[in-house]
Amino acid sequence: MSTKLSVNVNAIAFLRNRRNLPWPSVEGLGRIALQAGAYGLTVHPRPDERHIRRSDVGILKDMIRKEYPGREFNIEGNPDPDFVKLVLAAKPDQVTLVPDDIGQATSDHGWDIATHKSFLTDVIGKLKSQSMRVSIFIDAEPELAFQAKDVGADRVEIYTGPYGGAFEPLALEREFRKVVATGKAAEKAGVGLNAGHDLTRENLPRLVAALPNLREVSIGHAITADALVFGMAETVRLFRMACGDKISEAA
Ligand SMILES: CC(=O)[C@@H](O)[C@H](O)COP(=O)(O)O
Ligand SMILES: NCC(=O)COP(=O)(O)O
Repeated sequence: MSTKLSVNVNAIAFLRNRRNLPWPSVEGLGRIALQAGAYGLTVHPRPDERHIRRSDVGILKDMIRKEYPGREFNIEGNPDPDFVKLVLAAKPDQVTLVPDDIGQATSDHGWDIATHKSFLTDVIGKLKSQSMRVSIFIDAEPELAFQAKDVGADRVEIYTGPYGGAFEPLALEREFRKVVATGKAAEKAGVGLNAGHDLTRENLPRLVAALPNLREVSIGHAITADALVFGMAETVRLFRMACGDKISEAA
């Protein structure tokens, strides 16, 4: 079973928002990604709407449900009251809770689960009771996988930024080992495993090979960059291959 690819369309929304015009179309490029066999789409709406707008969420959800039933919609974000309201209305397949501050440039750390234990337990319970799968964003630290299980998370998403941003061989090896140890801990803890942030066609295959339990990766920045070179459809196919997908069956 290959690792599933969820295409994060934040960066496309970011380009669109440079002008008060509707292109590049987040819905249109999301559709091309799904046509090319992406398993799902991810959005990470931020309170300032600098890329994904609240209005994008419903449009993408409707497009996936009508045109690609069975594919997955994943919404990521910090579960403040506005975010919780948004996801309760949108009912995505998966919600990924990320502990970002308001105005944070991009996600750069996972949850301190021990400190936020009762908050996380409550919000995870609320979202699960509405039939959404809940994943929580964690740093590459094995103990956190067990803590995630304790607060009721269905999955963890390992924050792979330090792995994706390590270019010096020793640092790369150290970060790779941390991600792999945490992924193995997730299996022991009985939580599903996702990963994301700064994953590329170069750094992904090694991770997929080391972690047979890696269910899903969400990737946006590198896919958008590669799409400028190869086009969205071809890029999705290249990333599916990096996920271990043999691309034998129809999209
Ligand atoms: C949780 C995570 O790693 C991604 O959602 C990433 O934070 C994308 O957010 P931006 O597109 O705002 O950088
Ligand atoms: N959860 C990670 C994500 O959705 C995309 O991160 P990136 O590929 O834009 O770094």
